[in-house]
Amino acid sequence: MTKSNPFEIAQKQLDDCAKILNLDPGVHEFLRHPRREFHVSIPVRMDDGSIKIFQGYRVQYNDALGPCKGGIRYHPDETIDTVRALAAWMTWKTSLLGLPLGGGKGGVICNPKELSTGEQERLCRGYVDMVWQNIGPERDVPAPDVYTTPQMMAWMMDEYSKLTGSNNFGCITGKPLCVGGSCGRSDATARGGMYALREAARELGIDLSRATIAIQGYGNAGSYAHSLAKELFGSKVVAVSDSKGGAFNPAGIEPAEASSVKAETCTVASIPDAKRISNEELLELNVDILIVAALENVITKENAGNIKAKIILELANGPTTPEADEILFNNKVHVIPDFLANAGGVTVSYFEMVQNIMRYCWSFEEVYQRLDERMTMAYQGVLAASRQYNINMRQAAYTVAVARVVDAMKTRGWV
Ligand SMILES: NC(=O)C1=CN([C@@H]2O[C@H](COP(=O)(O)OP(=O)(O)OC[C@H]3O[C@@H](n4cnc5c(N)ncnc54)[C@H](OP(=O)(O)O)[C@@H]3O)[C@@H](O)[C@H]2O)C=CC1
Ligand SMILES: O=C(O)CCC(=O)C(=O)O
Repeated sequence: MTKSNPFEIAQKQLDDCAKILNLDPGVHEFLRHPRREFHVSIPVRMDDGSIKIFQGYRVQYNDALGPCKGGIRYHPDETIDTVRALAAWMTWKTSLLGLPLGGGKGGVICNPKELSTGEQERLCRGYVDMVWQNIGPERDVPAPDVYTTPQMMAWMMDEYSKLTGSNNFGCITGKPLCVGGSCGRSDATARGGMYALREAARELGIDLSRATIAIQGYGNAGSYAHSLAKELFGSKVVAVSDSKGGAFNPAGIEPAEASSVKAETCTVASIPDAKRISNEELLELNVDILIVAALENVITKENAGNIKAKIILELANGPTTPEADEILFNNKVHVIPDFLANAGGVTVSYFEMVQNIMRYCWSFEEVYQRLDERMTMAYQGVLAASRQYNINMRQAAYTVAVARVVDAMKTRGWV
């Protein structure tokens, strides 16, 4: 089976939306492509003295609503088309949440698990050396994504600050708290997802305190989703997974146990007293809620019909193909689509930018409250659009987000 191209999927989703909104063909064509992209070669001195060249990208998809915003992914399978898709989804995400920001994304083809700390630092600084003239608080503000960390954001911010000769904390978000990070950014993606899940469960009449959950992916998004589902709702997480496989225990898996096993063995698949399962099996478990928090293209036409969950919370970007979306909609599975479900991360990143620029330091409570307001408003807006047009939640999210970007482009006189 050939893997679907994420950018073709993003374009197909936009094409469907263009029909619903009856978009002008020229405007539609403009939105099908990034406005700008940078391809860079980054030389890094390795610990053995050799020089290795890494290929990196930054895509600035659309900045009609404000400076571009979006993470940087480090992954061995990174491609320019994945970065383009992620940048397009960032554009719809910031718009949907009502943030005064556009959409961008970056990526470097590498496996950070195979790099020493020193090599990681030199790669982060090298990436910024290549793109610094094209990023910054007024242009494009990167953040963490898959396999990039707050420490990496700190090195990037420091490199940018050195190059610009100023302490430029607002040039990057997702930083550690001691160098201009925001309270609540580390668990923001999962927390925002929990607020959306709460709204969906209320609407469908599902009692989250009695619900069972399976979570694919156990990094930033997935591991915090585990602990927050327990803390906020008392839900029972029965299965978790990462790149090495999964673990299933119908009696429930405790977040502390999963985290400590992962820290010790580098995988949650080895949780004692749990049955080892594959990532594919996890998706089809008989649970109330499925949280996908790893990579793209995991719910496809091959497995969508076997999904038993009533709600799918897409913390990952692009986990569901368009064919699978149709099957899920027909089977009445309620999908909370990626650029709504996982928008908590960029929302708190926006709060971080605001705090950096204004020299504010908000408390956890202030951040949580503002995040809850934005997520609830966005969720209810998407739900209303899905009812108005009788379309699925992803199509509804597209109509709201794209209409705002088009409005800004027209008002600015671009189209
Ligand atoms: N971090 C953020 O703020 C945001 C993240 N997202 C999206 O959430 C998703 C996860 O990102 P994040 O948690 O930050 O990334 P992390 O790097 O923290 O974690 C990624 C997780 O996915 C797992 N994984 C990787 N490949 C596979 C695979 N083939 N099958 C199953 N699991 C796999 C990894 O496994 P292992 O631990 O074994 O490496 C890891 O547990 C991505 O789609 C990202 O774009 C969206 C919005 C914001
Ligand atoms: O925090 C951010 O700016 C962006 C996070 C991100 O990359 C995403 O939402 O996919």
